[in-house]
Amino acid sequence: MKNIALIGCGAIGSSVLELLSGDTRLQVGWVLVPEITPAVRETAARLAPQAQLLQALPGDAVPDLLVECAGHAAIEEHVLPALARGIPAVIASIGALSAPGMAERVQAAAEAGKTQAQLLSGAIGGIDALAAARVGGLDTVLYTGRKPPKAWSGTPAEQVCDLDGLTEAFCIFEGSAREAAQLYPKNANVAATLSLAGLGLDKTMVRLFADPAVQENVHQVEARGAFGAMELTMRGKPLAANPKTSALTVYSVVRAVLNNVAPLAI
Ligand SMILES: NC(=O)C1=CN([C@@H]2O[C@H](COP(=O)(O)OP(=O)(O)OC[C@H]3O[C@@H](n4cnc5c(N)ncnc54)[C@H](OP(=O)(O)O)[C@@H]3O)[C@@H](O)[C@H]2O)C=CC1
Ligand SMILES: O=C([O-])CC(=O)C(=O)O
Repeated sequence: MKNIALIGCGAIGSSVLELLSGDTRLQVGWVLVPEITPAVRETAARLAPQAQLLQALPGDAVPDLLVECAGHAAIEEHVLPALARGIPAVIASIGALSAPGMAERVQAAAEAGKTQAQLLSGAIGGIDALAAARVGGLDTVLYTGRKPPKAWSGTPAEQVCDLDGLTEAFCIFEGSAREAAQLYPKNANVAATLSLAGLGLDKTMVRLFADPAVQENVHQVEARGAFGAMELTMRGKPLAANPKTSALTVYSVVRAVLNNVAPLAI
C-alpha cells in the first residue's frame, strides 16, 4: 500500500481526499496545512482518519508520494525539501516555477534526491500534444483564459476594472506567461503549465479576461509549429468551494495518484 502526503486541504485537497477515500491500494498518511482548523480536522476525520495533521512533514517520515495542491508558497516550504530527501512529488501550483530560479531549484532538488517532480496538467488538456510538438519546434503559443468576474476577486484585476459592474468581457491582462503566473498565482497556473510544456515562460503569450457572459473557466490554446497547428478550448466547471479553480484540476491530481498505484497507467 502506497502512503501519500497531501499538502493543502482546501477546495482541491478535500475533493482529492473524497475521491481517494476507500481505495485500498493507498492511504493518505499525512495532511500538511498552515493551520489545523476545525474544518481540516472534520474533513480528515471523515475522509482520512489515519492521517496525521501537521504543518510540516516530520524528518523521519518517508511518504511514497508528496501531492501538492496548496499554493505557490508550498513549493519552497514543502516540495523542495521533500524532493531533496528523495520523495517524489506531483505539483499543481505550477505557476510557482515562474519565480526567478525556481524551475531550476525544483530540478536540482529532484536530482539531489535522485527522484522526480511531476508537473500536473491540472485544469488544461493537450499538454501531451504540446510537449511532443515542442520536440519538432514551436513557433507560437497563445493562451486565453476567461473566467466569470467573481473568480478574479482578490486579484490585481480589481485595480484595472470594476469586477461587479462589468457588462461585457474585459481584458485584465496581456503579456507573457511568466508575468501572468506571478500576478495571478491562483488563476494563471495553466499559463505556466502550457509554457513549460511548450515555448517557455517568456515566449508564451497570455490574455486573461473577466467575462460576465461565462459561467465556466474557459481555457483556449492556439499553437503552431513544425508539427502543424493545435486549437483547444476547455470549459471547466468551477469547484463550488473555490470559483477560481476548475474541477478538472482535482481529477488531474487523482489521476496522477492513481497512476502511481495502477498496474497500467494512462
Ligand atoms: N494547475 C492548475 O491547473 C491549477 C492549480 N491550482 C493551484 O492549486 C492551489 C490550491 O487550490 P485550491 O485548493 O482551489 O485553493 P484553496 O485556497 O481552496 O486551498 C488551499 C489549501 O492549501 C493550504 N495552504 C496554503 N498555503 C500553504 C502552504 N504554504 N503549505 C501548506 N498548505 C498551504 C490552505 O490552508 P489555509 O486555508 O489554512 O490557508 C488550504 O488548505 C492554488 O493556489 C493554485 O496554486 C489551482 C487551480 C488550477
Ligand atoms: O482552475 C482553473 O481553471 C485554472 C486556474 O485556476 C489556474 O490556471 O490557476
